[in-house]
Amino acid sequence: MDSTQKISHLALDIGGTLIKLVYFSANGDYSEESRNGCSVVHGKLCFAKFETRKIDDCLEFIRFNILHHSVNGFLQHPILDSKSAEVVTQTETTSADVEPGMGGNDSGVQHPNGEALDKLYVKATGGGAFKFADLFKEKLGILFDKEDEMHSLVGGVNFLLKTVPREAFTYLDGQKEFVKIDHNDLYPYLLVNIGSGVSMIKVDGDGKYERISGTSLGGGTFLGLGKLLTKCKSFDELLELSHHGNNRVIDMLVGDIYGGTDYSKIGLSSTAIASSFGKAISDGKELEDYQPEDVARSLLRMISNNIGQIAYLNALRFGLKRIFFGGFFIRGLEYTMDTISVAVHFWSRGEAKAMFLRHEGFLGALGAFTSYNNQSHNDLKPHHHTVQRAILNCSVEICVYHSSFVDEEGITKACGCPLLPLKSHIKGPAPISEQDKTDIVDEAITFFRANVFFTNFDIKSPADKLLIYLTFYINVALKRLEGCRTLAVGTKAIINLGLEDIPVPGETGFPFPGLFSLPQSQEEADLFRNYLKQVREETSGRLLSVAYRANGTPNKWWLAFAKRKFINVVVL
Ligand SMILES: Nc1ncnc2c1ncn2[C@@H]1O[C@H](COP(=O)(O)OP(=O)(O)OP(=O)(O)O)[C@@H](O)[C@H]1O
Ligand SMILES: CC(C)(CO)[C@@H](O)C(=O)NCCC(=O)O
Repeated sequence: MDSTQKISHLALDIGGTLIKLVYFSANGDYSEESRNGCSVVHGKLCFAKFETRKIDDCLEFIRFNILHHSVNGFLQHPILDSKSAEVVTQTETTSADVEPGMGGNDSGVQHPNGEALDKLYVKATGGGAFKFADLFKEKLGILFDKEDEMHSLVGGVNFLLKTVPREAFTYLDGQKEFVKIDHNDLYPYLLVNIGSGVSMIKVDGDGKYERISGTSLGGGTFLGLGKLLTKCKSFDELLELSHHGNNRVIDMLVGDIYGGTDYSKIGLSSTAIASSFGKAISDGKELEDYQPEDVARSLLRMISNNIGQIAYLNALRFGLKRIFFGGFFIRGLEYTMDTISVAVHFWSRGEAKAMFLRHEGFLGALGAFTSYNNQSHNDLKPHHHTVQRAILNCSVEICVYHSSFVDEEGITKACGCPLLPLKSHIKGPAPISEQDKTDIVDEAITFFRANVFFTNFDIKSPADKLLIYLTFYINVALKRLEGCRTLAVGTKAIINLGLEDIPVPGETGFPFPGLFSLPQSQEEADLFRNYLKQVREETSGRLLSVAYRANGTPNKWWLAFAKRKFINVVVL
């Protein structure tokens, strides 16, 4: 994260399994632009998630990446003074605008009832807004301005459906089709939020809703049972397994019972599942005899089917034709969406439609975020179009910052790694980059304090591999700087690090086996080693300039990161 980046208006949704964060990050120098008498700040809406069991990581992330960058007093202003300003909507832009609302009472914070406050308030929803309120207060000095969980979910969905085009889509037979939402014909609909457990809410309008049902067989069941049955360690691993599995190995099909034929009289084909996991009764096998892939596949099918069916039954109860599915369980996974859609289609005989949302996992957090808008005495009015644009400008998985060096034209590679230009005077094979341009070292340093928090890094381009390597290297270098109380001592430690051998892929000590391809010749190995040496040295130099202040004393906002482990790689 850029040190000039300014963060404001954080909202949290703390659920049984995951904590979701939505926050506004203003660009660059936070310069305000005046339009129609209103000040406007350019920036983007950021989304992040953490496992609730690793709440300490979330606290650290907020401390270093949000509070440390918060606009002075900004977070203190969710509930504010009398001067209510407007957010200006731009029609053609790549950045989003949020009214900073600094126009009123800057010196103190006021509650709507007029009481002065000197605390940091942030919007929080989900069960954790209650469970962890004391922890946030104690560790970060943040107080929760609690929003009801169902209210936030509905607020989030209504906001998305009304303001973000191409938000809702159907998924059937491998076809994704965006649904055009008619704002005058949106209600009523059924919202099915698949989190750890599942909530089913009939929505009749803005703030008009009723939780009509739910089921405890949800995403938590999939992950919990999945971990027990397959020894998987994470949701991603379980999904990956399920991708390669075949549910028919364990599920008992109608055909298994009916000798291979359909039971057409009641509309069941021979391939329909008669009983999830039913084959395990008579197969005479132990759990170990089944492939974990097949177990994961059956489990995913079972949970998705069941939710689809209960959703349909509830839609039927109230005559609802549209069912929107949200929650982090879905994760845009085709198999899950297909199973749910087929279940809804099958049971409703094509009458009801299952729809999915692009921002499925952040409904509650977005609802809480947009509720800053609902305060009668607030100074933040993130106009729908503004937040809409902010959303369009980032992906849900913004958690990890990727390299912008996606264009590989004319770039030499070694071991599959692009040898990107560097603003460097250090000797080596890197082409020289223009001094006023960002290079990969800038990116690695800028993104380090955000990227180091994530345990998964989806590689979007070969440059991302170099970014991963440099993130790891910064982690190593910071570890060496730990305990170096002056810049001079730190510099010595870094010089010593530079004297160490630099392994290349295939050699002992290379940190990410499989990240880069093995060198095909000694020349390629030498080229890559020399490039790594150059880029590491360059990174070291620039790291020293951020890890120590101008007076040579350590910058705790950097050195505190020495303790972290990037992508679970132990740093020595
Ligand atoms: N990276 C992940 N780690 C853990 N679970 C994940 C992950 N990605 C998706 N999931 C799935 O999403 C579910 C959690 O979804 P979500 O965050 O919407 O619910 P929650 O708010 O934690 O739960 P609840 O609303 O019931 O309190 C998990 O139970 C799991 O099935
Ligand atoms: C308890 C909540 C609302 C917490 O998010 C959720 O996990 C849920 O809807 N569980 C299902 C509870 C039930 O209706 O059986």
